[in-house]
Order: sequence, then structure tokens, then C-alpha cells
Amino acid sequence: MNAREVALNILNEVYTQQAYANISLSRHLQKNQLSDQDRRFITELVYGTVKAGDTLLWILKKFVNRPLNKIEPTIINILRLGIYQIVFMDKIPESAACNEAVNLAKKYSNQGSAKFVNGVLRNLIRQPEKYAMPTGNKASELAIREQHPLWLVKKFIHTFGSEAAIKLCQFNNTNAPLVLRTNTLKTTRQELITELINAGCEVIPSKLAPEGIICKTHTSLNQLAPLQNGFAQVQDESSMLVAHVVDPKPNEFIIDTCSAPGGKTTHMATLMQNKGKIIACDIYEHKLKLIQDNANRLGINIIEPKLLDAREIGNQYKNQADKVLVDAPCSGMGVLRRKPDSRWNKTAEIFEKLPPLQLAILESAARAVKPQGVLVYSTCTIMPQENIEIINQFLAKHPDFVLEDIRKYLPFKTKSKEKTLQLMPYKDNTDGFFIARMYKKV
Ligand SMILES: C[S@@+](CC[C@H](N)C(=O)[O-])C[C@H]1O[C@@H](n2cnc3c(N)ncnc32)[C@H](O)[C@@H]1O
Repeated sequence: MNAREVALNILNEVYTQQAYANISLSRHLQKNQLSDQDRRFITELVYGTVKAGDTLLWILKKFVNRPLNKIEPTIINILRLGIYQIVFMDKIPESAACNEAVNLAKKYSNQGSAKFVNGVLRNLIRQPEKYAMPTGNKASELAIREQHPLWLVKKFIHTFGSEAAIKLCQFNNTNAPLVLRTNTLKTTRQELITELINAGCEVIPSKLAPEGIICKTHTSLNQLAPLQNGFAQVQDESSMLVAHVVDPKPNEFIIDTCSAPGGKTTHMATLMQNKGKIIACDIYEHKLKLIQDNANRLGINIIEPKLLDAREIGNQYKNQADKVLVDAPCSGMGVLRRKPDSRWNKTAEIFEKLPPLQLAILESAARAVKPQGVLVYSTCTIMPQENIEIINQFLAKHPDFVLEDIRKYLPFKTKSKEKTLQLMPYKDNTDGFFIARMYKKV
């Protein structure tokens, strides 16, 4: 199977079976014997095509007369791939993109479909002026040009203003680097950097997180020995700040309310030098195994994964924990560049549904904090209604909790005067993250 055919199979799963692009991609990359070059090409094809989403269909509609729902889904996917290569990939000869699409149409449909694909793509190559991207800054123009759903662009403009919305959308279209967290139970950052360089990676230390290593280039994760051997954990640098803000000490009792797959749980265990106890809850049983697998790989044995709805934690652990972390389920608006399909999978409903859940989890978690204990709330979103507004509502109802100045706990200097931290992707060049730290007075 050649690279484009593998990419087509992945797109078929994404668009007809609602598969997640990253999961389907990694399964197909494992299943097929592929060169490193092919793996990179398939990844770029799939991520680029999925990210471009409706913009590709907008282009396609300029060249077909019939409604798109009258065209076989596989043919639509072949055309998505073809259009993506012709319009967005500079290094691919247009004729190769077209010929390979025609071959796929012959194999996956019939001669008639192959002729149709050929006609559409040849016309596209001949008439680029027909799909010139809109240059204005109206929401509808931005949505097409920056490859985001219209409702989301409107939401960004409404929340952050037009200029910030443009920068945000552009940032979401950049490639996210792989970031590794050094497992300081087993090695130091400098030793790990040396090992990664010896393994052929190009890396730089993170300026935000003392354990963070940004990999500019790297080999396939399955072959990256330090990762497989538990010397490192994949985690973005902004996410690494959360454990530093919790600031757990050896022998403390910590509850991580929304824990899977265990990125922050294992980081906290590391900062505790693997001494004490962490109850790591999640609402999905299958995700508990991910926490345990990560802990095992990293050589950590103080984590107890537990199937529990975080809204029950207050009842089960009333006044018991030294520190409680709520890394809440959120809209993920700070990590859109990492998940090419997520902008297209979400609906405006999430902004109605999530804040009440986030507040309910935080309130339950607060009951589990012992007097003079600590409560930390974090999300990987940038939307105020999931972040500072949740904290304000919580504090208004809970005078026994006090917002602490987060700057004392951050491992880097910030110019911000806020007590909470909001990282904005296009300003801070990281995933978007929110963190607040509170302590219980009595
Ligand atoms: C942002 S993710 C957590 C990421 C994790 N803290 C890490 O660093 O790897 C949110 C998690 O909350 C879980 N979740 C959602 N609703 C929950 C609930 N009511 N109670 C407990 N966990 C929940 C989800 O399954 C998901 O794993």
C-alpha cells in the first residue's frame, strides 16, 4: 500500500466511522511497513487534510455542479487529499497529486469516478483564481482562510476581538512540537538531552518548565528509547506547570480528581520523590489502565488509580487531602493545534455544558481538602467562562478558600500581574493553559 492509499484509509475511518485522526493514524502507521519518509508524508497528508476540513470542501464546491452528498464518501476523501496536496503542499508536483488521486479512484470506485476525479483536479490546477482565499477579516472569510468552523471563529472574535482571533486561528494551524518531561526519578534533564541528541533528535530545553525538553525533530515515538524506558513522558511544557503550582511534597496525601492518562499525576509523584500517596480518579474505567501503565513505565508506585466521578470526591474524602488537583474536562481550546480534528468535532453546546460540570467538580473537590490544604484548578482552554469565571463563582460561594498568588509557584518569571495564570497560545508560543491555586483557611 503506498503512502497516499494509507492516508485515504485513515480519512475514510475519520469521516465515515468518526475515528479520531491521531488514533487511526498511529494504528495504520504501526500496521504498515513504512519508511520514515512515508510516515512523515502520511502524517502531513492526514493532519493537513483533516485540519483544513471545510475549507477543502469550499474549494471543491467551486469545481463540481452536483451536491457533495451525492458523491461517494471515498471519492470525496480522495478529492480532499488531492486538493490538499495541490493547494497547500508546495513540494508535491500537481500532476503527481492528480494522477495518484485518479489511481485511488480506480481502485476504490470505478472508471467513471476516476474520470470525475481527473476532471475536477485538472480544472483546479488550471484555474487557481477560482479558489483564491478571501482576504478580508469578516468571520466568514476568516473561517475559510484559516480553516476553522464559522461558529468557532465568531466565538473567538466575540471573546477576544478580531485581531486576537486571527492570531489564534493562525497559531492553531502551526505544527506543535513534541515536548518531553524528564523523569527526574531516573535521570536529569541534561543527561536526557544528551541521550536524545545521540538518538538523532534535535532538542532544546524548555524555558518554562525545568524538566521540559522541546524536540524540534525526532524519530518515531515507538523507537525513542528514553520514552520506552521510562526516562521521559510526553507532556507539553504549559501542562508541566500545573504540578509545580500544586507543589506536592514527599509523604503528602494528594487527590487528582480528573487524572487520566496521568501526565500530571505522574509528574506530581515525581516531585514527591515517589513518597506519599496519590489517589488518581477518572470517570472512565478504560482510562485508569493508561494511568497505571504510565506509572509503571516511569517507575512510580505511589499512585492508586480509582474509578470515581469527581463529583463524589467530596463525600468520599471529606477534609482528608493535603492537596487536591482538578484538571477539569474542558473544551480544549488551548490545544487545537495538537488535535487536527477537534475544531471540527466540537459544537457550541460545549460552552453551555462544561462550565456547570467544571464548577460541580471543583465544589466537590473543595470538600476533600483538609483545613489549610490546597486546591488547584487547571484547564487546557483559553475561554474565560471555563477558567477565571469558574474561579470567581467558586470563591464567591466559598469564603473559606483564598486565591493565592500563582507567581510564587511558577518555575519562571512572568510580567503578568494576575494571581492566576492564563497562557495564550499565540502570545506565549505554548499550548493554552489556565491555572489557579487556592488554600482552605479553616
Ligand atoms: C483534561 S483531562 C485530564 C488530563 C490529565 N490530568 C493528565 O494530565 O494527563 C480530563 C479527564 O477528566 C475525565 N473526566 C471527565 N468527567 C469526569 C468526572 N465527572 N469525574 C472524573 N473524571 C472525569 C476525563 O475522562 C479525562 O480523562
